[in-house]
Amino acid sequence: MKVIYSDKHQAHQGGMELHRGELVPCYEMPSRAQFMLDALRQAGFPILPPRDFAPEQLERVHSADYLQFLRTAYSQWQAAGKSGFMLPSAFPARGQRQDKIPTGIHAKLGYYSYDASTPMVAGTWQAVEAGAHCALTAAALVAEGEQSAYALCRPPGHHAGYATFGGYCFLNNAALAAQYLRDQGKRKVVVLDVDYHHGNGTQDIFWQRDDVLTISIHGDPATEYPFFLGYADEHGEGAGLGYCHNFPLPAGTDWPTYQQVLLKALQLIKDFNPDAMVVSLGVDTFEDDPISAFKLKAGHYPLLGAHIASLGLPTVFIQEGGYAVAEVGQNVAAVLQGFEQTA
Ligand SMILES: NCCCNCCCCCC(O)(O)C(F)(F)F
Ligand SMILES: [Zn+2]
Repeated sequence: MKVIYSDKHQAHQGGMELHRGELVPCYEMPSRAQFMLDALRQAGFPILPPRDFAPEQLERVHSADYLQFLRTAYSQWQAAGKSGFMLPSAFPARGQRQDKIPTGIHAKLGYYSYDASTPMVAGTWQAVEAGAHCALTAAALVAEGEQSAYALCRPPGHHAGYATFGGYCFLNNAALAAQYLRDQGKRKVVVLDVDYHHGNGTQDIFWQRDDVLTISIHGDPATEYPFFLGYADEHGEGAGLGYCHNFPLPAGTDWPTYQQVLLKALQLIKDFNPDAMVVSLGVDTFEDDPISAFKLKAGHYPLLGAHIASLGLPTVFIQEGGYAVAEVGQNVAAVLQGFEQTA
């Protein structure tokens, strides 16, 4: 399995996030990617740089005005006399208008986001664009016939919606990969999200579509980020009704419970009979993850990979979360090795 990686992710660093009411250094830090890269190299995976893609490729899952905002926000922040990391201060809430796009940077930051956990710095766009190209390259390899590929994306993407950023995410790498596979002729694609947090952005993007099935297994939004989406009664809308499944699970969930739910999700995928699969691979389900509350152990990640491989589908793995930095690399490598030994 080829690993697609760009060191341009390093331009995204130095911010702080509002976490449980406190401004703290970002958990989503550059060293995560370094640990993953080192572990994958040690495990013998070939590492390739991303191909280039036209800017229009990003418009396959994001609005043009949102992309224009992401590209220009930091220079507008500087033009307003600001420096350092950029965070929103106000968000449109119930009873306020979302049909008017404000012109000032502080209002635009809130208009296009939904939390204060996701700072932007001068190099964020460069890092995010490179991450998206890693995802698109992995999808291209699979579209061209490879059984699987992995994109070491940083920052992550599954919380980014059609026109929103949040949860450390700006461009939805998994959605870009799924849409790319569709554009290359895969008739039906499933996105399986095994990150600890609900893939609300991916769900948003494919909510009304029946050609991309979204399935997410995650911490219960009643108590866990992203809080306001990810319940079991969300099944899509319009043509998309029935093509979205959520499996919220309580804090403390261990492997036996997780595995049982995973098998249900895999059955839904078999029933959908897709031509390809995208996996939003977060390993923040790990027992020692500092911001999450599941109890998976290192030895369970090869099993996770083997279960995913049991579907026999061409598979694009997209890196999402995982914040136990010392173990994140081993856990990611374990999933990919478990997949390869079974595929
Ligand atoms: N008070 C709750 C603060 C929550 N902070 C944001 C958590 C973001 C999780 C990001 C992730 O792990 O889902 C991703 F895969 F996108 F990286
Ligand atoms: Zn997560």
